[in-house]
Amino acid sequence: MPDFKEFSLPTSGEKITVDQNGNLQVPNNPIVPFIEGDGTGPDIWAAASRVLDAAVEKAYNGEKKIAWYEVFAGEKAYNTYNSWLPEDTLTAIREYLIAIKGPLTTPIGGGIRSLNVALRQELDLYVCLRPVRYFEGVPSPVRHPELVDMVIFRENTEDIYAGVEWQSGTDDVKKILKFLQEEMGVKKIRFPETSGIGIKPVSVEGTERLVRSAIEYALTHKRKSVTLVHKGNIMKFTEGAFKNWGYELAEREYGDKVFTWAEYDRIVEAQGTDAANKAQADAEAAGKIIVKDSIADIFLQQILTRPAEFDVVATMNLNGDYISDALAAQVGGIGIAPGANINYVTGHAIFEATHGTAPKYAGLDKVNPSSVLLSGELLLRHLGWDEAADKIMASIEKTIASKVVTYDFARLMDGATEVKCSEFADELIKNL
Ligand SMILES: NC(=O)C1=CN([C@@H]2O[C@H](COP(=O)(O)OP(=O)(O)OC[C@H]3O[C@@H](n4cnc5c(N)ncnc54)[C@H](OP(=O)(O)O)[C@@H]3O)[C@@H](O)[C@H]2O)C=CC1
Ligand SMILES: O=C(O)CCC(=O)C(=O)O
Ligand SMILES: [Mg+2]
Repeated sequence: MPDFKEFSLPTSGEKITVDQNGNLQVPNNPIVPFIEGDGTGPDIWAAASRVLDAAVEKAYNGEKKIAWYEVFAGEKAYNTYNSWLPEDTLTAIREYLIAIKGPLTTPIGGGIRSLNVALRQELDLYVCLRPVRYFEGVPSPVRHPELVDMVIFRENTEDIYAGVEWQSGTDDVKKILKFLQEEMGVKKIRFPETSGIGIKPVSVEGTERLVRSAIEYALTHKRKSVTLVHKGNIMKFTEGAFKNWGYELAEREYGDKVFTWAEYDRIVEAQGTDAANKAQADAEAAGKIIVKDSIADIFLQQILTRPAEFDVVATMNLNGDYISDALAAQVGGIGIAPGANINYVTGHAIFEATHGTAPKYAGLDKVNPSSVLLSGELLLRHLGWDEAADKIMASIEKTIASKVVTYDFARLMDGATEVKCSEFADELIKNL
């Protein structure tokens, strides 16, 4: 039993557990904590959870059912428990393993740090998994959105996102600047008197567990390649090291299952380009995963110009943040971009949409609930409830094809019928 300070215990359902091999043991009525979220969170959660329940009911005729259990973070937590992130919320997710959340507000500049990032850090959810695929009929700014089928593995615990930073003008930043200038001989800070300073930790362990997860996923899902995206030409000991450690891990742990561009370069050096091209072609023909890399700026161009060349993508926290929203735009926008934060060792996971709280639409019953719904679909698949997940996918395809859509798609689609967030959920349930 979880030792809650303030929350009441769930009134129904059973715990999901994880066995010694890291496999989830899922009862038929698993307790799944949810955080409604700020801004548009309550609208999209109300809509998405109805569809999730209906899909499970339809797939299993009442034999399986999720026992949703509300936990709190953000404004609702602050108003009810006088805390932005009550300890009980973390206790509940630690206990029940798998949770889902709506978006939470983070003030810019001052104020509280991101609760979204805090949840990932507290539970050490080191993978941010964000699949990006196209649904036929969704309006897109590119000519061939159907060529986008990528799965982003974004490192979730390190990088400039770790929150190690000091504000301009404070005593703390002066201490850091003094240390850098006097003890480390740093002369490159252009305006030291007014600089804020941020630190970007990138470790061997952090890189390896992320890249390992990406390669495992590529092998399990029979994907063709894993691309390590970095800015290693400029930040050599963080982003460059990520690339090198990624290649080393791939060759050391998956030697017979992958072909890396590091290997390609060694063959070029020893035997020339033709031999290297042949080695890569042979590896592809043998079904090996090609582990390659791309510098982040050109990567952002190439996902637009040649998306078919990219498959699984492994990258650091900030790059992954930018890439997620850019790729989402290619397949119709952030209204249809799901995600999950996962620790594959402990089994803990929090599913959440890629987008934020979209505050201008809060309470209007307007925005697209698909991102949080598709995050729920990922959750169902994670539980092994593929039949329900498949029904959701089929229903989204059917509903979009019928051009009954929320404002974000309707404004770009000829002949669309615009419906509210809740009405879109009704339509999805009808089409299950
Ligand atoms: N994981 C999380 O909880 C995240 C939280 N945030 C936080 O959210 C807050 C707002 O961030 P902001 O930068 O405005 O980004 P948002 O993602 O919240 O919104 C930006 C724009 O994206 C579109 N959009 C967002 N959600 C949907 C949806 N469900 N359906 C259709 N369109 C959608 C809207 O576009 P349009 O205006 O064109 O209609 C909206 O104005 C900030 O506090 C930020 O820190 C941000 C990202 C992730
Ligand atoms: O936590 C936040 O406010 C933003 C996080 C974010 O943009 C993301 O994780 O994609
Ligand atoms: Mg983001």
